[in-house]
Amino acid sequence: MPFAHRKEAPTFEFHRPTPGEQLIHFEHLQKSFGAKRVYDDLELDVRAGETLVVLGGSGTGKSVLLKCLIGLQRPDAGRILFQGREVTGFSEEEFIPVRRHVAMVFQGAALFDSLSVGENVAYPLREHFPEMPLDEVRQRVAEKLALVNLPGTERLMPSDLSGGMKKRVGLARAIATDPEVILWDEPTTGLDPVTTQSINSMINSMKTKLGSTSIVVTHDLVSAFAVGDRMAMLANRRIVQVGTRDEFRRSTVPEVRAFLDARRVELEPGGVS
Ligand SMILES: Nc1ncnc2c1ncn2[C@@H]1O[C@H](COP(=O)(O)OP(=O)(O)OP(=O)(O)O)[C@@H](O)[C@H]1O
Repeated sequence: MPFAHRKEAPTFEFHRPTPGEQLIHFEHLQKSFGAKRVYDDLELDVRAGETLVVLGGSGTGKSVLLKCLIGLQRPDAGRILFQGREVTGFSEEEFIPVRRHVAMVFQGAALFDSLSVGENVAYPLREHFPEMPLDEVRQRVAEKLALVNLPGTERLMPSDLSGGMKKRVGLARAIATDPEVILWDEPTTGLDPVTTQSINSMINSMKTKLGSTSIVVTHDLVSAFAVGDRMAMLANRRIVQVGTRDEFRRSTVPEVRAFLDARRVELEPGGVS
């Protein structure tokens, strides 16, 4: 597998934050795809050490928000700040070191099918730290696989794995570089309840074991309430409410109420008659 070796990677200094400090700030974000406006004027803060859940219906722009953070999508207007430093205008090259600190766990795990589990997890290490000795790469891979409860699976191929195992390998790969921020794109979509619970525990243990900050985008309310310290609701092209779980449960914001009530019916089918 070829790797692009960069002579002098641009630097992006990320200082270990104090828990609770403002880490990421989305300011007046606007984004459209052709005639489709996704954000009009989106404002959102993420605090160090928290798990922030972004809720919203299908196609409201949850994934695009994560992609804007790491430069896979570009906002049309507005700013994104990391620890006060604006990254909105960063080039593709400048975003590379940002992605060492901010890693995304993609919706479908997105493993390389032709690479073994071990090679998949090693991939970002070889990309970001081409000089890292092989022994250290192996040790880090083993450590991350153990952390996601898949010790000793280095030699397996993605085709040998269940959906839940693939998600966990995707997580091990995302955390290989010890990122401070983990972005989770629909981590529990399409998984059975037991696997969903194990992914929720995984999200919580990344916070307690690694002290990571997480942004989780989902429309799975059970998962949202299991992992979220705070929640943000994306609707009508903006964030309509940000608050704690309790503030959300008691919310009178119409878009939030409608979202929660619709899913309560889904969760308790016996209640509808
Ligand atoms: N590369 C793209 N080109 C054109 N339109 C796009 C692109 N990426 C996203 N969109 C559109 O932007 C809107 C928001 O997409 P996004 O994937 O963020 O939604 P989402 O809230 O994550 O939805 P879901 O829960 O269904 O994954 C959608 O209407 C989508 O079709």
